[in-house]
Amino acid sequence: MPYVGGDRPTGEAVLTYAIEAHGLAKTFGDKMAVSGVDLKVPAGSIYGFLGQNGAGKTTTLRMLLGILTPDAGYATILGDDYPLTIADRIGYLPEERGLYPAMTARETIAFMGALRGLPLKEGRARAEELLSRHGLESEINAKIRTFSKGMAQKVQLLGSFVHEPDLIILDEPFSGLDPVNQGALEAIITKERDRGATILFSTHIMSHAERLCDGLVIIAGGRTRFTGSVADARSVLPAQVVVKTRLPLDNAIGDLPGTFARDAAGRYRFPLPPEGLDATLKRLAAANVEIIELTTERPTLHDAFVAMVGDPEAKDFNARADGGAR
Ligand SMILES: Nc1ncnc2c1ncn2[C@@H]1O[C@H](COP(=O)(O)OP(=O)(O)OP(=O)(O)O)[C@@H](O)[C@H]1O
Repeated sequence: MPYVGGDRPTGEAVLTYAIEAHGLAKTFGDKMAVSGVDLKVPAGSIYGFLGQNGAGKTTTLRMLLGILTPDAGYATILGDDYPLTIADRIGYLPEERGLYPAMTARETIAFMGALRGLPLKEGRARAEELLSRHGLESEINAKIRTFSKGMAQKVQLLGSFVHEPDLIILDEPFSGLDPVNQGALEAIITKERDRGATILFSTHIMSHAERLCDGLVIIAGGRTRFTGSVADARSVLPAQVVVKTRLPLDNAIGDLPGTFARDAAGRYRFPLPPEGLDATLKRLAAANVEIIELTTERPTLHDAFVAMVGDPEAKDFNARADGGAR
């Protein structure tokens, strides 16, 4: 297990980052899939890997795992340059799900563990324990062909970390799961982190990233756009002013920057101007529009993600996040 904190045992090297990658690039024929991904995932953390469809997430994860060889750049996994030689320290849930239909749930998990160096006997015992703990006790001896898609996915997920790896890489683990099982998966991921593992998972579902992640990497068009905490990502955008007035705002705020939209409840919404809330309030008061309600809302991760991946000119959102609100 990587050393992540507490009293440092003598002779054991401190592993700061479970994953360090720089300038990863991959082209398939004339199709550029990844053009420059940088990634630093601190040991013992849960990191979300976010990007639109086709952004290059799966290709990047496969390069990190050594399944694909990068055309350029490098990656160090658990301090090692050759991930295939430390496969027993890594767990992986691929995007494409697939299990042997004739195998039982217990044998499937034990088999997956055996592929990563866990003795079969030990794997079977752990499989029983994992299946029982995660609501599949009555299915231990059931064949995969009798499982629903979500149940089979759960078995594959449990199999991906039955060997208690130091690093777990999950490609779209939430897709195909109902909300209850998505919640259960969040709990599983947190528990694995608490055990000492580092988890990197890709997703399009912002709520999971928002709740779970110690840090995020956002990619678009094959390159890294942002690395940092959820709070840093949200601070890339200014807060929104939400105001309800008795008289129409349109003319009164014509000289305020930003776009204005009125929702069904008659509330206007616009980005907080750089001069701040106090000055904005004074300006609205001076316009005599009769303020009924006024609040500010922090942007959600969803808003920040859309802004980051939808801005092809943007190069470095980290610089903006570090500099505070715009
Ligand atoms: N083997 C391949 N041959 C040709 N093109 C590929 C191959 N694998 C990926 N690509 C292309 O590379 C780009 C990135 O694909 P990738 O699967 O890495 O994206 P992704 O972010 O995982 O997408 P999604 O969220 O839809 O799974 C896409 O345009 C895809 O069509």
